[in-house]
Amino acid sequence: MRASQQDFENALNQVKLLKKDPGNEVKLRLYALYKQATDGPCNMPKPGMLDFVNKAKWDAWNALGSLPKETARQNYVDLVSSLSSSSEAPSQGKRGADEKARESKDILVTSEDGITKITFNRPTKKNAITSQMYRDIILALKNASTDNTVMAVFTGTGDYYCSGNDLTNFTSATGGIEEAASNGAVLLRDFVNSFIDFPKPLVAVVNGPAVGISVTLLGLFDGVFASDRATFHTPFSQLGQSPEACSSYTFPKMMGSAKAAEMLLFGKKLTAREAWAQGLVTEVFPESTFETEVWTRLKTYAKLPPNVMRISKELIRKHEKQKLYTVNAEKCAAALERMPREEYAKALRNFLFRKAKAKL
Ligand SMILES: CCCCCCCCCCC/C=C/C(=O)SCCNC(=O)CCNC(=O)[C@H](O)C(C)(C)COP(=O)(O)OP(=O)(O)OC[C@H]1O[C@@H](n2cnc3c(N)ncnc32)[C@H](O)[C@@H]1OP(=O)(O)O
Repeated sequence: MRASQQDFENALNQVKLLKKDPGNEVKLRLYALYKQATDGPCNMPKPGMLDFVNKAKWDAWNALGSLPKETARQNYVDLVSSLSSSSEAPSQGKRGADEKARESKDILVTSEDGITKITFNRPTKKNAITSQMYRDIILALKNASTDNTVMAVFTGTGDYYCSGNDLTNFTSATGGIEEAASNGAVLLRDFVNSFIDFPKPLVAVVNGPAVGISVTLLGLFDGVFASDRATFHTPFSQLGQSPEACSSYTFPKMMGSAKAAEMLLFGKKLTAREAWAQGLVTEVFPESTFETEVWTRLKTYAKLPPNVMRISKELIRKHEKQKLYTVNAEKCAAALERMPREEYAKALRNFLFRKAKAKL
């Protein structure tokens, strides 16, 4: 859904009513999106190095490249809406309280040494991601992008990193399957966009097997550290689904089309070392020293200058951001079309009733 001119004007008014200062980083983003939405791509001469304020504004605007005006308008409206809802949350005062109120126990968010750690914490279900967990992660990333976090790190509790989408998300949704698919497509789009947009280093500490969306998302991470016990499995064809999280773009780019097809079309499960050989994993560690070695490394990285890392990440990503948004939007539209299909329903039934069948 595109934001109308009226939505945009409402958002411009809403910004003036924010109760809480959103901080310089967000203000710069608002400025850049506003300029892009009204004037189009940055057309101003670059300010001098010592003109710090105008240089920061110019950099933020220029980083949006050729983002279309309508997308900038939509992003501006979305950003203002997220700021308004967080500043109107019931527990005013400390943001920590606000966060806690909206988090479930299945996603743990902790912060230490400049690292925001986001943990899939549903070990009895192999950390499968429920609808609420998708929403919690969007919120955690939004908070970490504007607070004093230097880097964000994902990991899992228990023997799994994550078993992907909770396959009961759709069966437990209220309303019809078409409505659930439509809600799911919007949630999926926003979820993946929050990874595309995350402005700071994003690292996965893959402590065990990873399945489905928890694997495809890795193409949007800046570092993937895996235990040698981890495996990487994307059984989309088996599930009657198509690959999400921009993996149809990031995987062939990373590993070449033949190897990407092996994973995304044929559902080949990779070991950690195979995933490393394909460029999906940064480094593999022995299980026995995994936690100690990885966290020591990450704490060292978190001491590097945060602004430099943020700017470097922006330089790496800015030319393909628009492409990623487009691929994500296309995938979500495809997901919407596929979910109500019989192939998907059959795969779901097979999973849900597999234990009952096994007893027969
Ligand atoms: C209306 C709003 C909808 C919002 C949705 C928005 C976004 C949706 C689209 C996102 C697209 C994502 C795609 C994917 O991620 S595809 C991949 C999905 N995952 C799987 O196919 C894995 C399924 N699980 C398994 O194959 C096995 O469980 C596994 C190999 C992971 C482990 O096997 P093992 O034998 O060791 O253990 P169990 O099978 O006994 O599992 C223990 C319990 O955990 C439950 N479980 C595990 N994984 C899932 C899962 N993905 N969804 C739901 N439940 C899961 C399993 O049922 C067991 O529970 P019980 O003990 O209660 O039986």
